[in-house]
Amino acid sequence: MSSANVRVPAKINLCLGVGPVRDDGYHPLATVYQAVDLHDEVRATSREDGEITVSVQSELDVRSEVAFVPEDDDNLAVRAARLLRDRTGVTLGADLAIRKVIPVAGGMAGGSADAAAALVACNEAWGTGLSRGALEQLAAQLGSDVPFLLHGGNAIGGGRGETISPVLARGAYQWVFAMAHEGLSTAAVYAEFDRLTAGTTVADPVVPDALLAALRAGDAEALGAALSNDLTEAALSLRPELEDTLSIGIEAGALGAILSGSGPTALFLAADEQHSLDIAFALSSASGCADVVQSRGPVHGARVI
Ligand SMILES: C[C@](O)(CO)[C@H](O)COP(=O)(O)OP(=O)(O)OC[C@H]1O[C@@H](n2ccc(N)nc2=O)[C@H](O)[C@@H]1O
Ligand SMILES: Nc1ncnc2c1ncn2[C@@H]1O[C@H](COP(=O)(O)OP(=O)(O)OP(=O)(O)O)[C@@H](O)[C@H]1O
Repeated sequence: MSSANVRVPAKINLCLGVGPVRDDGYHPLATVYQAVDLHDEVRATSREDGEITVSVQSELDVRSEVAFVPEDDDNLAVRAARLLRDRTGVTLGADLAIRKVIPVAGGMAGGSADAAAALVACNEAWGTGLSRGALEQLAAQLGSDVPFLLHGGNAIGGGRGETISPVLARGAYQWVFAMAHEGLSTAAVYAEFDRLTAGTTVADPVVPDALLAALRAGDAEALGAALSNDLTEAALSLRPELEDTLSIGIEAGALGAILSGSGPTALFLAADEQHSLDIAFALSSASGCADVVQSRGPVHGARVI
C-alpha cells in the first residue's frame, strides 16, 4: 500500500476578461492567474480492491461550508482519480483524504485545486508516471481552472480558462482575502453575466497591457490600479453587500480591490506586511465578512510533500 500527500494552492485572477457566451455554454476568458499561499492537502493511499473513497477534514472557520463539499463520487478529487485510472488502465483504488483550507465556492478554485492535487497524488501513489503535460490534459477535462492549479506561479489563461501560457512576472505580492459567510455558484454568476449583458455586444476579452507591464516591473502600486474583473457586476447583482466589503478595504488604503473570480471572496492588495495587517484589521469588523486571511503570491502549483 503506497501513499502520497500533495499540497495545492488557491488561485486568484488578477484580471478576468469575459467574452460572449459560446455555443457550448462556456465563456471565452482572458485572465492572469496567480497561485496564492492558501493551501489544501490531498493524501492518496492506494487500495488493492479498486474502490475510491474520499473524506474531508475542514480547517475553515466557516464550519457549515464543509457541508457543501460532497463526500462521494461528486467530489472533484474522486472524479480526478477516476479519470486518471480510466486513462491509464490501473486497477488499484485509493482513499483520498482532503484537508480543506481554501474556502468552498469562494471563487478561489478550491474544488479545482483538490482535483489537481488528486491527479498528482494518485499518479504518485499508483506509480502511473504520467508527465506534467499529460496530467494537464486530464486536468482540462475536469474544470477550467484545474490546469492552472497544477502549474502555479503566474500564468495567462485563455480558452475557457484551461489554456495556460507563461507570463513575464517578478515580485511577491501581499494579499488580504475577505471570505463571505456563504459561497456563490460559479454557474449562477456566469448566468447573471449573460442576463445583464443580453442585447448588448460583449467584446472579445483581452488581458490589459497595464497589468502585464505592472507584473513585468514587479510594481505593486501599478498592479493594484490594474486589477479588473468582468464578473464584478454580476456577482454584486447576486450579492449586493459585497460592495460594502470592497469599500472598507479601499478606505483602509488597499492598492487595489476586486472580487476573486466569480466571488464572493474579495481580495485586496497591500503594499507590505504592516499595510496588510491594517487592511485585515479594518475588514475584521465588516458584517459581510466571515473571516479575513493574509496571504501572499505567487507560490508553486500542486506538489508532493
Ligand atoms: C470564475 C473562474 O474561477 C475564473 O478563473 C472560472 O471561470 C471558473 O472555473 P471552474 O470553476 O473550473 O469552472 P468549470 O467547472 O469549468 O465550470 C463551471 C460553470 O461555470 C461556467 N463557466 C465556467 C468557465 C467559463 N470560461 N465559462 C463559463 O460559463 C459554466 O456555466 C460552467 O458550467
Ligand atoms: N473537493 C471539493 N472541494 C470543494 N468543493 C467541491 C469539491 N468537490 C466538489 N465540490 C463542489 O463544487 C462546488 C464549488 O466549489 P469550489 O470551492 O471549487 O468553488 P469556487 O472556489 O467558487 O470555484 P471557482 O473559483 O473555480 O469558480 C462546491 O459547492 C461543491 O459542491
